Amino acid sequence: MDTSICSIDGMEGILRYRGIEVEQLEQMPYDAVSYLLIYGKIPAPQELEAYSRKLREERYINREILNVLKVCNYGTEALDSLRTAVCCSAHMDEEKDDSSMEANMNKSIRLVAKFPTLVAAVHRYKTGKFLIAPDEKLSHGANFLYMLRGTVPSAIEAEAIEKDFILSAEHELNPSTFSLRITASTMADIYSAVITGLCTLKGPLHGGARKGVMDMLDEVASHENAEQYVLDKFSRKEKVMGFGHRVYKTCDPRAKLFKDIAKKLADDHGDTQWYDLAERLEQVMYREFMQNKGRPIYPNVDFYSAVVYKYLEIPPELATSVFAAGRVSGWVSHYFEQYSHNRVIRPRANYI
Ligand SMILES: CC(=O)SCCNC(=O)CCNC(=O)[C@H](O)C(C)(C)COP(=O)(O)OP(=O)(O)OC[C@H]1O[C@@H](n2cnc3c(N)ncnc32)[C@H](O)[C@@H]1OP(=O)(O)O
Ligand SMILES: O=C([O-])CC(=O)C(=O)O
Repeated sequence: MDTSICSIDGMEGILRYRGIEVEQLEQMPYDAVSYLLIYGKIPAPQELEAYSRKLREERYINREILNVLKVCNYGTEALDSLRTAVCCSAHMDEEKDDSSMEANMNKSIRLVAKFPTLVAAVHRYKTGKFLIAPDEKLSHGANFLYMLRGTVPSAIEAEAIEKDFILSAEHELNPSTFSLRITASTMADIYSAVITGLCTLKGPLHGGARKGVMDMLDEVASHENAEQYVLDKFSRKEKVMGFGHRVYKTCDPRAKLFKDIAKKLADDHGDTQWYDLAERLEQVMYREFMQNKGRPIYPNVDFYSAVVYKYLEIPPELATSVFAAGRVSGWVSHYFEQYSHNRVIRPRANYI
């Protein structure tokens, strides 16, 4: 399948969105990267201002959707609640029956803008707290942390979540995006496609691994226990979450960038517990893989992002939903690419 959205060099560990390396992209605001993914070019200052304004205006959620979310939230996983809320957003969208390019573009902006608000609402309801309205003065990332935690984040925290959204935004034909493209290829609507992506992201071998890493950090608790944890996993032939990748044969470039963000947060918080533990797990995994399989294994995007979430006080059960809030820009971009050069995706099976 051809794409002009993203390219990965799995041997060299290079990731580009629209031809630009992620190391450069993470220096930009999320709004600019989201625009780049959707419209295919870096926005001019006026274009960025207009796009940012629309995103800020669209952060609010209809009261009916919040009521449904409140009711369905008890005893369900966060991602399932988010999925229900996105389904309700589809019903409530005033342009739901309009599949013109303009209406689809409006819907995609709504999806990008509202995902963080919905994720924050899921968490606030689950923890019995009152909802916090979006603050239009704050950036996409900072506003999310504000709605989630109830206080305006520090500059370092705001930068960390903004980078998280950017580094999580896009990754070519990963499982969730591929499943979204299949739905798009049947000419289904954009909400149906995004919900397909969201459902596929959930699995522990894909976006669900971020929660898996957070659970592992809690279980291992200290870098002194890391070695035994990995040895036990090896002896039971179980996978360690946040390691390995189908495409990268070297370190995932996003893992390196997330590691730097985690270090900055650890130093800022004056607490290196989670960073030290993660680094020890990385070392032991590398050594054990070399010894047992004669080849290395590296952390993937979910590993150090989970460490970043520990420092940002994002709870494990919310990790995959926060990932989705970043990924939604990539998803809608793939929807447009599929929709505009469409042929139904229908592989053949090899009958055995
Ligand atoms: C956003 C994302 O989706 S990034 C990926 C997130 N997923 C995870 O972190 C889950 C853990 N990792 C994995 O399950 C895998 O590495 C995947 C799914 C990411 C990639 O899978 P594949 O490239 O198909 O590798 P596959 O699962 O076939 O494993 C190949 C070998 O490496 C081993 N291996 C791969 N990943 C791991 C791991 N995390 N821990 C331990 N062993 C591993 C497998 O046991 C297998 O060993 P074998 O050859 O001795 O049987
Ligand atoms: O590309 C993949 O298979 C998984 C991945 O790293 C992502 O979705 O970010």
